[in-house]
Amino acid sequence: MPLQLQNIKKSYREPDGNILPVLNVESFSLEQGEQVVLVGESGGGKTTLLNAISGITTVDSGKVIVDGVDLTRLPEAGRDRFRAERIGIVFQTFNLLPAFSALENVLLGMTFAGRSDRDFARQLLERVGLGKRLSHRPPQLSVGEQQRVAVARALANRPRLMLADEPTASVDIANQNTILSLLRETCSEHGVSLLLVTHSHDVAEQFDRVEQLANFNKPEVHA
Ligand SMILES: Nc1ncnc2c1ncn2[C@@H]1O[C@H](COP(=O)(O)OP(=O)(O)OP(=O)(O)O)[C@@H](O)[C@H]1O
Repeated sequence: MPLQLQNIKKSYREPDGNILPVLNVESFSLEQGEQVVLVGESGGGKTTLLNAISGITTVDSGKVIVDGVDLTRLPEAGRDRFRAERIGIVFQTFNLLPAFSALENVLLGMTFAGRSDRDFARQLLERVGLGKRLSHRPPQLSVGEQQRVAVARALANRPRLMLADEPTASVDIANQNTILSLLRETCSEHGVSLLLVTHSHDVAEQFDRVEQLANFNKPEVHA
Protein backbone atom coordinates (compact mmCIF):
# COMPACT_ATOMS: atom_id res chain seq x y z
CA MET A 1 0.00 0.00 0.00
CA PRO A 2 1.54 3.35 -0.99
CA LEU A 3 0.23 5.30 2.00
CA GLN A 4 -1.14 4.57 5.46
CA LEU A 5 -1.62 7.09 8.24
CA GLN A 6 -2.27 5.73 11.72
CA ASN A 7 -3.27 7.90 14.67
CA ILE A 8 -1.23 10.88 13.59
CA LYS A 9 -1.26 14.03 15.66
CA LYS A 10 0.49 17.28 14.94
CA SER A 11 0.38 20.65 16.61
CA TYR A 12 2.38 23.84 16.21
CA ARG A 13 3.66 26.16 18.90
CA GLU A 14 2.44 29.59 17.95
CA PRO A 15 4.56 32.74 18.34
CA ASP A 16 2.70 33.61 21.58
CA GLY A 17 3.55 30.18 23.02
CA ASN A 18 0.06 28.68 22.62
CA ILE A 19 -0.27 25.20 21.17
CA LEU A 20 -2.31 24.99 17.95
CA PRO A 21 -3.57 21.47 17.22
CA VAL A 22 -3.70 20.97 13.44
CA LEU A 23 -3.85 17.25 12.71
CA ASN A 24 -5.54 14.36 14.45
CA VAL A 25 -6.12 11.60 11.92
CA GLU A 26 -6.98 8.13 13.17
CA SER A 27 -6.71 6.38 9.85
CA PHE A 28 -6.27 7.24 6.19
CA SER A 29 -4.89 5.17 3.34
CA LEU A 30 -4.39 5.03 -0.40
CA GLU A 31 -4.41 1.93 -2.57
CA GLN A 32 -1.78 1.35 -5.26
CA GLY A 33 -2.62 3.48 -8.29
CA GLU A 34 -5.52 5.21 -6.56
CA GLN A 35 -6.21 8.90 -7.20
CA VAL A 36 -7.72 10.82 -4.31
CA VAL A 37 -8.59 14.46 -3.83
CA LEU A 38 -8.61 15.92 -0.35
CA VAL A 39 -10.76 19.01 0.09
CA GLY A 40 -10.35 21.34 3.02
CA GLU A 41 -10.77 24.92 4.08
CA SER A 42 -7.91 27.38 4.24
CA GLY A 43 -5.96 26.77 7.44
CA GLY A 44 -7.48 23.30 7.82
CA GLY A 45 -4.12 21.55 7.73
CA LYS A 46 -3.88 20.34 4.12
CA THR A 47 -0.29 21.47 3.56
CA THR A 48 0.72 20.24 7.00
CA LEU A 49 -0.71 16.83 6.16
CA LEU A 50 1.16 16.66 2.84
CA ASN A 51 4.36 17.81 4.55
CA ALA A 52 3.92 15.08 7.17
CA ILE A 53 3.42 12.47 4.42
CA SER A 54 6.53 13.60 2.53
CA GLY A 55 8.57 13.82 5.73
CA ILE A 56 9.24 17.54 5.31
CA THR A 57 7.57 17.94 8.69
CA THR A 58 7.53 15.54 11.63
CA VAL A 59 4.37 14.52 13.48
CA ASP A 60 4.01 14.51 17.28
CA SER A 61 2.78 10.91 17.36
CA GLY A 62 1.43 8.14 15.15
CA LYS A 63 2.72 6.41 12.05
CA VAL A 64 3.21 7.73 8.52
CA ILE A 65 3.81 4.65 6.37
CA VAL A 66 4.78 5.29 2.75
CA ASP A 67 5.50 2.32 0.53
CA GLY A 68 5.90 0.12 3.63
CA VAL A 69 8.34 2.44 5.42
CA ASP A 70 7.36 4.26 8.61
CA LEU A 71 8.81 7.73 8.04
CA THR A 72 8.45 8.63 11.71
CA ARG A 73 11.28 6.18 12.44
CA LEU A 74 13.71 7.85 10.04
CA PRO A 75 16.02 10.74 10.91
CA GLU A 76 15.77 13.92 8.83
CA ALA A 77 18.47 12.87 6.34
CA GLY A 78 16.75 9.51 5.87
CA ARG A 79 13.42 11.19 5.25
CA ASP A 80 15.04 13.55 2.72
CA ARG A 81 16.56 10.62 0.84
CA PHE A 82 13.32 8.64 0.97
CA ARG A 83 11.39 11.62 -0.41
CA ALA A 84 13.92 12.11 -3.22
CA GLU A 85 13.72 8.46 -4.19
CA ARG A 86 10.06 7.55 -3.81
CA ILE A 87 7.80 10.59 -3.67
CA GLY A 88 6.91 13.11 -6.36
CA ILE A 89 5.65 16.51 -5.30
CA VAL A 90 3.92 19.23 -7.30
CA PHE A 91 3.64 22.55 -5.48
CA GLN A 92 1.23 25.43 -5.99
CA THR A 93 4.11 27.73 -6.90
CA PHE A 94 6.04 25.14 -8.98
CA ASN A 95 9.39 25.56 -7.15
CA LEU A 96 11.44 25.29 -10.35
CA LEU A 97 15.03 26.53 -10.37
CA PRO A 98 14.94 29.66 -12.57
CA ALA A 99 18.57 29.52 -13.75
CA PHE A 100 18.20 25.99 -15.16
CA SER A 101 16.49 24.84 -18.34
CA ALA A 102 13.30 22.77 -18.36
CA LEU A 103 15.40 19.67 -19.13
CA GLU A 104 17.87 20.45 -16.34
CA ASN A 105 15.04 21.00 -13.86
CA VAL A 106 13.70 17.53 -14.66
CA LEU A 107 17.20 16.02 -14.50
CA LEU A 108 17.68 17.59 -11.07
CA GLY A 109 14.61 15.66 -9.90
CA MET A 110 16.56 12.52 -10.75
CA THR A 111 19.93 13.64 -9.43
CA PHE A 112 18.64 13.93 -5.88
CA ALA A 113 17.53 10.31 -6.19
CA GLY A 114 21.02 9.36 -7.45
CA ARG A 115 20.07 8.79 -11.09
CA SER A 116 20.38 10.70 -14.33
CA ASP A 117 18.57 9.61 -17.46
CA ARG A 118 18.41 12.33 -20.13
CA ASP A 119 16.26 10.21 -22.45
CA PHE A 120 13.63 9.66 -19.76
CA ALA A 121 13.72 13.38 -18.83
CA ARG A 122 13.20 14.29 -22.48
CA GLN A 123 10.38 11.74 -22.81
CA LEU A 124 8.62 13.18 -19.77
CA LEU A 125 8.84 16.72 -21.15
CA GLU A 126 7.55 15.50 -24.51
CA ARG A 127 4.70 13.77 -22.69
CA VAL A 128 3.63 17.03 -21.06
CA GLY A 129 3.78 18.79 -24.45
CA LEU A 130 7.09 20.58 -23.95
CA GLY A 131 9.27 18.71 -26.41
CA LYS A 132 10.07 22.03 -28.10
CA ARG A 133 10.83 23.84 -24.85
CA LEU A 134 13.64 21.69 -23.44
CA SER A 135 16.19 24.50 -23.32
CA HIS A 136 13.86 27.23 -22.09
CA ARG A 137 14.39 28.42 -18.53
CA PRO A 138 11.30 28.88 -16.30
CA PRO A 139 11.15 32.69 -16.78
CA GLN A 140 10.96 32.03 -20.55
CA LEU A 141 7.95 29.73 -20.13
CA SER A 142 4.29 30.54 -19.57
CA VAL A 143 2.85 29.84 -16.14
CA GLY A 144 0.98 26.78 -17.42
CA GLU A 145 4.16 25.50 -19.11
CA GLN A 146 6.11 25.95 -15.87
CA GLN A 147 3.60 23.79 -14.01
CA ARG A 148 3.89 21.16 -16.75
CA VAL A 149 7.67 21.11 -16.22
CA ALA A 150 6.94 20.63 -12.52
CA VAL A 151 4.70 17.65 -13.32
CA ALA A 152 7.49 16.13 -15.45
CA ARG A 153 10.05 16.77 -12.69
CA ALA A 154 7.79 15.14 -10.08
CA LEU A 155 7.69 11.97 -12.20
CA ALA A 156 11.44 11.98 -12.86
CA ASN A 157 12.42 9.79 -9.91
CA ARG A 158 9.75 7.22 -10.87
CA PRO A 159 7.88 7.76 -7.59
CA ARG A 160 5.32 5.42 -6.03
CA LEU A 161 3.36 8.28 -4.57
CA MET A 162 2.60 11.71 -6.02
CA LEU A 163 1.55 14.56 -3.76
CA ALA A 164 0.06 17.70 -5.28
CA ASP A 165 -0.65 20.79 -3.19
CA GLU A 166 -3.15 23.07 -4.97
CA PRO A 167 -1.31 22.43 -8.26
CA THR A 168 -3.70 24.56 -10.31
CA ALA A 169 -4.16 27.50 -7.96
CA SER A 170 -1.66 29.67 -9.87
CA VAL A 171 -2.95 28.98 -13.39
CA ASP A 172 -6.04 30.06 -15.34
CA ILE A 173 -9.05 27.83 -15.89
CA ALA A 174 -7.93 26.52 -19.31
CA ASN A 175 -4.55 25.51 -17.91
CA GLN A 176 -6.22 24.10 -14.79
CA ASN A 177 -7.93 21.38 -16.79
CA THR A 178 -4.85 20.64 -18.91
CA ILE A 179 -2.65 20.27 -15.85
CA LEU A 180 -5.16 18.17 -13.92
CA SER A 181 -5.61 15.83 -16.89
CA LEU A 182 -1.86 15.58 -17.37
CA LEU A 183 -1.28 14.80 -13.71
CA ARG A 184 -4.01 12.19 -13.62
CA GLU A 185 -3.06 10.57 -16.92
CA THR A 186 0.69 10.47 -16.29
CA CYS A 187 0.18 9.09 -12.78
CA SER A 188 -2.01 6.34 -14.13
CA GLU A 189 0.40 5.59 -17.02
CA HIS A 190 3.25 5.21 -14.52
CA GLY A 191 1.20 3.36 -11.87
CA VAL A 192 1.70 6.18 -9.37
CA SER A 193 -0.85 6.83 -6.61
CA LEU A 194 -1.97 10.45 -6.45
CA LEU A 195 -3.06 12.51 -3.45
CA LEU A 196 -4.08 16.03 -4.43
CA VAL A 197 -5.25 18.67 -1.97
CA THR A 198 -7.40 21.62 -2.91
CA HIS A 199 -10.08 23.95 -1.64
CA SER A 200 -11.64 24.01 -5.13
CA HIS A 201 -14.82 22.02 -5.69
CA ASP A 202 -14.31 22.34 -9.48
CA VAL A 203 -11.04 20.46 -9.13
CA ALA A 204 -12.47 17.94 -6.67
CA GLU A 205 -15.36 16.91 -8.88
CA GLN A 206 -12.96 15.51 -11.48
CA PHE A 207 -11.92 12.73 -9.08
CA ASP A 208 -13.75 9.51 -8.24
CA ARG A 209 -12.64 9.50 -4.61
CA VAL A 210 -13.19 12.80 -2.83
CA GLU A 211 -12.37 13.11 0.87
CA GLN A 212 -13.26 16.06 3.06
CA LEU A 213 -10.35 16.66 5.44
CA ALA A 214 -12.71 17.83 8.17
CA ASN A 215 -14.46 14.44 8.12
CA PHE A 216 -11.44 12.55 9.34
CA ASN A 217 -9.20 15.23 10.82
CA LYS A 218 -10.38 16.21 14.31
CA PRO A 219 -7.63 18.34 15.84
CA GLU A 220 -7.72 18.51 19.63
CA VAL A 221 -5.42 19.84 22.30
CA HIS A 222 -3.02 17.12 23.38
CA ALA A 223 0.19 16.91 25.35
N1 LIG B 1 5.24 26.49 11.15
C1 LIG B 1 4.06 26.85 11.70
N2 LIG B 1 4.00 27.38 12.96
C2 LIG B 1 2.83 27.71 13.52
N3 LIG B 1 1.64 27.56 12.92
C3 LIG B 1 1.61 27.05 11.68
C4 LIG B 1 2.82 26.66 11.00
N4 LIG B 1 2.50 26.18 9.77
C5 LIG B 1 1.15 26.25 9.68
N5 LIG B 1 0.62 26.78 10.81
C6 LIG B 1 -0.82 26.95 11.11
O1 LIG B 1 -1.43 25.67 11.00
C7 LIG B 1 -2.72 25.76 10.39
C8 LIG B 1 -2.76 24.82 9.18
O2 LIG B 1 -1.90 25.33 8.16
P1 LIG B 1 -1.81 24.63 6.71
O3 LIG B 1 -0.84 25.43 5.92
O4 LIG B 1 -1.53 23.19 6.90
O5 LIG B 1 -3.30 24.82 6.18
P2 LIG B 1 -3.91 24.63 4.71
O6 LIG B 1 -5.16 23.82 4.88
O7 LIG B 1 -2.88 24.10 3.80
O8 LIG B 1 -4.28 26.12 4.34
P3 LIG B 1 -4.31 26.88 2.91
O9 LIG B 1 -5.40 26.21 2.10
O10 LIG B 1 -4.68 28.30 3.27
O11 LIG B 1 -2.95 26.75 2.30
C9 LIG B 1 -2.91 27.24 10.04
O12 LIG B 1 -3.74 27.80 11.03
C10 LIG B 1 -1.53 27.82 10.08
O13 LIG B 1 -1.57 29.17 10.50
